[in-house]
Amino acid sequence: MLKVQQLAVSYRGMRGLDAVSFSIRAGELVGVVGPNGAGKSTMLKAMLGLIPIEHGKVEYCTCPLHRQLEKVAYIPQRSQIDWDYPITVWNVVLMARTRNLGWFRSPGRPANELVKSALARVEMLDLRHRRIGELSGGQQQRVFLARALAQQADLFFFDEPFTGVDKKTEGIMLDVFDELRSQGKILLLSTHEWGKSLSQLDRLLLLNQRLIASGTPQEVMTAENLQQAYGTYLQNPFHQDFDSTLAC
Ligand SMILES: Nc1ncnc2c1ncn2[C@@H]1O[C@H](COP(=O)(O)OP(=O)(O)OP(=O)(O)O)[C@@H](O)[C@H]1O
Repeated sequence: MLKVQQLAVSYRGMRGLDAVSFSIRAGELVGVVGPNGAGKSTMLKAMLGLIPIEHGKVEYCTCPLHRQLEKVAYIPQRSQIDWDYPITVWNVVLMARTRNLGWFRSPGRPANELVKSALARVEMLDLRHRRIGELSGGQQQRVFLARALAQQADLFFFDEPFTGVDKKTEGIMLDVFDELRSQGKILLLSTHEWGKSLSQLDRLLLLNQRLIASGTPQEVMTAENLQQAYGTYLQNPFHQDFDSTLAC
């Protein structure tokens, strides 16, 4: 069980996140939605100890999460990754295993096999010698998904995984999420996506600095909640889209 209690973050005295509490059980896929600047990335980073927490705690299996980061696979937002870095697809994924290698040791067969099967799972094995910057947005996202798989983590945090990806990549990601869920992993993702992926979540957190609502997507995406999070002018279009998505 992942437990977040009263999490609060401030940037130079300005509140970025206010007393957010929720928990996620093994095998749950949970999404975080909210307007631009709502604090979705801030929340993921604060949970991982990447930015200072002003108040609150984050525990996995009753121990602080930041002391067991080897159990977490984190894929940051695309804008935070240096796509010009001269590294091949294979080596990006291999980095997931270097933690276990130590200094001056080459990856052995088990590490290579893990990298190979992770790349095959996301249909990127054929492009393993390409530089990461030579790929499309969807292919790049699949490489980072492969890296997360090769890490064999217990918890997976994805910041905007569906942004800038093609339909094939979205389908592969949703299938992989399902597999991880059935393996009892914990999955937390932030998203701007209001399509198919939203209806596949077990639970949704609606955030705008504070947690406005939490529950099944149907429970959370009410006119009242959306009004609180986004303001009146966005309420109806989003709600209609979501209703038609659920009807599919
Ligand atoms: N390093 C920082 N220094 C100062 N303020 C920051 C910093 N990072 C984020 N903020 C501010 O904190 C608030 C929350 O930002 P955050 O990026 O977490 O929101 P978000 O919900 O992920 O937004 P988006 O959907 O646009 O990615 C915003 O007002 C943002 O300007």
